[in-house]
Amino acid sequence: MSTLNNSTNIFWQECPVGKVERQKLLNQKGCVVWITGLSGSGKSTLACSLSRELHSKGKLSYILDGDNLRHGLNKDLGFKAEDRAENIRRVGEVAKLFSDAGLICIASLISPYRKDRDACRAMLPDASFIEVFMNMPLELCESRDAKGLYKLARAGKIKGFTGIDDPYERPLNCEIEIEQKDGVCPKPAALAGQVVSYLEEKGFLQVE
Ligand SMILES: Nc1ncnc2c1ncn2[C@@H]1O[C@H](COP(=O)(O)OS(=O)(=O)O)[C@@H](OP(=O)(O)O)[C@H]1O
Ligand SMILES: Nc1ncnc2c1ncn2[C@@H]1O[C@H](COP(=O)(O)OP(=O)(O)O)[C@@H](O)[C@H]1O
Repeated sequence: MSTLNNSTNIFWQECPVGKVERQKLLNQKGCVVWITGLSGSGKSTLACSLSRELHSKGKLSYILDGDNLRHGLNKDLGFKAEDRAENIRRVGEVAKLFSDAGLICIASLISPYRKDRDACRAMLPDASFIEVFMNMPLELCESRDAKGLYKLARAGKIKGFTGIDDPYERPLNCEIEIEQKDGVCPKPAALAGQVVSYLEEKGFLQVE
């Protein structure tokens, strides 16, 4: 059997400048804020608001948005379970690189399967994978229907749409859970503030 396409006979190349030095330069600690939830739950909105808030505090972040990455890196992938798994695996690997670079990497993907999210968590150093669950009811997401995709899914024009005829597995042990309060979704800036407070509390926004 040919091994032409396998990565064999490879060696790890050490680099002269390490993560600790990069973190010192940036005065922050690399981590991954992984935002998961249904389409329309507000993942991208939170990612943007968080990135803006961090920027205003002089902290370097970068957003990996599922929809955007599917225009390039992941354009060969669809929405069947194996494709979603590969999508999450690749984004997990890229997020790990950004985190190693010292950035606060904000990944915003439906990432519907628990084992795929957990595999990404396992790639990262302890406690530097912060899972944020957008726990918004399907009815709210569907009523927003910003892209008209729920309507198409209900009409059977999109098959395997998450929450309609494809599963979403809720996190069991996420670091942050975003919920409605008194039936109202808090403003994006307030949600971003909640995540920033967590990052501050855990020491990600400074280097001792
Ligand atoms: N079948 C199906 N199911 C769910 N979503 C669909 C589907 N087809 C297209 N879309 C659009 O793709 C966006 C989700 O991409 P992701 O890479 O985040 O998905 S996944 O994590 O691999 O499940 C998702 O973006 P968001 O609405 O921002 O979540 C949709 O715009
Ligand atoms: N916190 C919020 N409060 C009110 N509306 C929101 C909030 N977050 C997102 N939205 C709205 O919901 C819709 C879907 O948000 P989006 O961030 O695109 O979700 P997702 O990335 O999960 O698909 C958009 O029209 C957005 O303006």
